[in-house]
Amino acid sequence: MTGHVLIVDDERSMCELIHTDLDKRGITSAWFTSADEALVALHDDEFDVVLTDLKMPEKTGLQLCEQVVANRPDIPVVVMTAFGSLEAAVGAIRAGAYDFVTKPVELDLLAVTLNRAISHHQLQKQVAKLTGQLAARTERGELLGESPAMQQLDDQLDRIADSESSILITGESGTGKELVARSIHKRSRRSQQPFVAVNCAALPEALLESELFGHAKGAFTDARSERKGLFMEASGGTLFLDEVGEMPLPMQAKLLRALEEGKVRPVGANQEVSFDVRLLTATNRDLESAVEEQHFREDLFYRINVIQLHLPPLRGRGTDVLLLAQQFVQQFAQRATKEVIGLSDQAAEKLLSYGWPGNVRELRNVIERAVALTRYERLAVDDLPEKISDYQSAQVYIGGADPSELVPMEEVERRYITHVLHVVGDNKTLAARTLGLDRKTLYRKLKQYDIENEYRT
Ligand SMILES: Nc1ncnc2c1ncn2[C@@H]1O[C@H](COP(=O)(O)OP(=O)(O)OP(=O)(O)O)[C@@H](O)[C@H]1O
Repeated sequence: MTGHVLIVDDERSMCELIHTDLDKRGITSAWFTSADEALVALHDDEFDVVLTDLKMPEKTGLQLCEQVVANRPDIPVVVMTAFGSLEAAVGAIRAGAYDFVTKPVELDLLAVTLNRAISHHQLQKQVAKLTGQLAARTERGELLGESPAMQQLDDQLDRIADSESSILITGESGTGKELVARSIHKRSRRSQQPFVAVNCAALPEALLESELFGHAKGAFTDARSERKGLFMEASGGTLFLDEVGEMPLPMQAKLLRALEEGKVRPVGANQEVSFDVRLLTATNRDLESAVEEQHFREDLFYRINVIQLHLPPLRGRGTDVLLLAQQFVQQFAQRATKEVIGLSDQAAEKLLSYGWPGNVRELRNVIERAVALTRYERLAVDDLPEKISDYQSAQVYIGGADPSELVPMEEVERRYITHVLHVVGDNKTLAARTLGLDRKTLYRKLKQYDIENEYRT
């Protein structure tokens, strides 16, 4: 662990000894022979831990410890006491010291103690940062994320919230498409009116039509009374059609007609009724390919795709994984009235290296389970499912140190494209975007390297 230590001892040789030893262990330090000099340095520089002797001629280590605890409670203080003076050590701990070591100093033991203090401080810093970010979150609706991709999305949401254009939200399953739709509604002029969401994949075709457009009394056997459809229920507000890519073709035609005319005809009714809704749609399918394969109407695609918002997969959002995990820990700990405050460093590392095919939804489920299982204050690696605790991050193998294994550029490209396709679940649009290629170029390369056949077998 790297860290920066402030050493204080009136004996110069002691300072030098510790400084040199820490240096060998990859820990940087600055040393001073008086408490006052150390306090100035603490003000000017960023340290992870203060290591101080207790017995010093002017200001004592105990006084220094008290001052650090009062002014910089986030920085742990480790005190050095003479062997046998346990009372002094207890006094320092009472004054808020993090730990103590006895003199003569055992260097290995000192390094272990300092490393513990350093990781304590770094974790405290991270928690403080996350807590600050969580507070900022409420101002922006529920969408959490500090990564550049999410910040950019957030800006886009502000800009488009008030336009009346249809928006197609794309992204893998569990990336937060519904949350984005709700956020657009909340930020729009329609926010005081209803937000109505429907999952197009969850209903059979016949039901979907009456669900969306309503039905007249007696329109079919079960229709004992008239029913308003979701287009009418969302009147004045926003209608969100999730998994629009799963909508059967005949229903797509009816939807297109309704959107173009601004009117719906309830099933079994003679009259059309006008509606006023803003339409948001979402899909985790590659709709452009669906259009090419004639599973999705091209005209409807252009009608709903006036603005497209893409949600990046969780694995592309860097440390947002930890930010979200921290939020979910707090949420589930509170619900279960358990004293769980965060993640251990090792668990955090595992979460960062895992690929999250189920995205934020998967992370949420993993944390819910871990909070229920854990016996610790911070979630441990053991609390995570095996597929995550045993996960080795995927790599594209391009040869090792043996010259005969090295491959030509074209082969590297072929392997990398295959890898990207695999990671994004064969979604060509997403693969092209990830690779920084246009779709045509990607298709040309797939043909050139015969990847299509290989990948599909
Ligand atoms: N940025 C985020 N901040 C906080 N919570 C999030 C975020 N993104 C997603 N979630 C949470 O993750 C879960 C999945 O999100 P959501 O249902 O919006 O995903 P989706 O992309 O619509 O999924 P699907 O494609 O399966 O419909 C929800 O519980 C949601 O609250």
